[in-house]
Amino acid sequence: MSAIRYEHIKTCKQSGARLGRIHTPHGIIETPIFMPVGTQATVKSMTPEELKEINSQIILSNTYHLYMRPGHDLVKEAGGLHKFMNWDRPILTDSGGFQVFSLGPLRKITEEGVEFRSHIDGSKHFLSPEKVMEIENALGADIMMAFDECAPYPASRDYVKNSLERTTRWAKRCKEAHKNTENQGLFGIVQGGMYKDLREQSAKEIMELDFPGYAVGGLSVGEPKELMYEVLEYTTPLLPEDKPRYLMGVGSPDALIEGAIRGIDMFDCVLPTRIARNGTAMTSQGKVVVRNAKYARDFTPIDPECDCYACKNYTKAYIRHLVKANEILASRLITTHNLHFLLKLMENVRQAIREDRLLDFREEFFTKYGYEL
Ligand SMILES: CCCSCc1cc(N)cc2c(=O)[nH]c(N)nc12
Ligand SMILES: [Zn+2]
Repeated sequence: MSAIRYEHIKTCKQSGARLGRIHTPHGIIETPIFMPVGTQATVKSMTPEELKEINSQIILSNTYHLYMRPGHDLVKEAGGLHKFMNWDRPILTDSGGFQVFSLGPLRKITEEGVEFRSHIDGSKHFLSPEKVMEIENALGADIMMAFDECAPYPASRDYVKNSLERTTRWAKRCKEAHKNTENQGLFGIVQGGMYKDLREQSAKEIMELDFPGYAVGGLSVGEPKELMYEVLEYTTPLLPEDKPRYLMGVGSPDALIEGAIRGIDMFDCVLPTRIARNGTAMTSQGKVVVRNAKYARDFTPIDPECDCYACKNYTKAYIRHLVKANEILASRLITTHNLHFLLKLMENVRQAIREDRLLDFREEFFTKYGYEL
């Protein structure tokens, strides 16, 4: 019996998008869903209570970072990641593949795994599929990602083909090494870069290993959005309809809507929390760079249409003051707003699917937000 079960509720008659639920040991996730990223066992500046206040149903954390600090053995000793960070809803941990490959020249890839130097103190480390499973099992997330290689963009066909075939061999080793299958579901990751036949090869090989869920990896790596949508167009339909589909690293408002239309159920991105720390907010009228001088005497909320704590209680002028004064509350208020904005957007996407009108919703949202259709 797998720890993860996908329940398909309906398909939007207008767009083909899916409405579903993912049943996990720590609760149910309504899809399509946006998942806030909490790399180091915290969604930066937010408490679990504040995350629940804005209806976060699941959060992400990162194997690479938690292995490097404080160490997976410490988190295990604390009773696992849920207990350690006081979060009793679902957690997903990424395998660290993406992070380690982002270390660039500091890493060496072999069939066995990846040798790299710590971004903290430069010490040498080695991650193999087996080691990553040991770490993710110690952390105890409801959903664990297999150890993969995310090819850079652009990358040659030969590089992408060798990389996806290694990812398949590593996925098999992950499945063999994964303990605790009753309480933790292991998702496979489809690679293949921007090559249609290689995406088909990777999807076929990864699905043959039979995972409870599948991710589309290797996107949102610098490619043009139109190319990402094109790859999604022919990759998502290859995946089983009765399993969750996760598009890794994608989180701008337009990409969430376009991804849902192409059959994606799960999204994550550091964008809302990262731009918040730089003083930028996502609003129903497009991006607002709160630190801009034009907001110095603007005594209206970040977004007049938003009912989040920040918009109900503070003005742009006050938040701009906090940003300029480098006050911690600035990050907290803009992060609250940005996460609420994306979580609310996905709630509206789910409602549009219920009403079979997601394409109409896309047109309304894009017009208002200033996106090009
Ligand atoms: C907490 C971060 C989750 S998503 C990170 C991520 C982001 C993107 N864009 C691609 C990949 C990928 O191909 N593989 C893996 N493991 N992760 C990826
Ligand atoms: Zn708000």
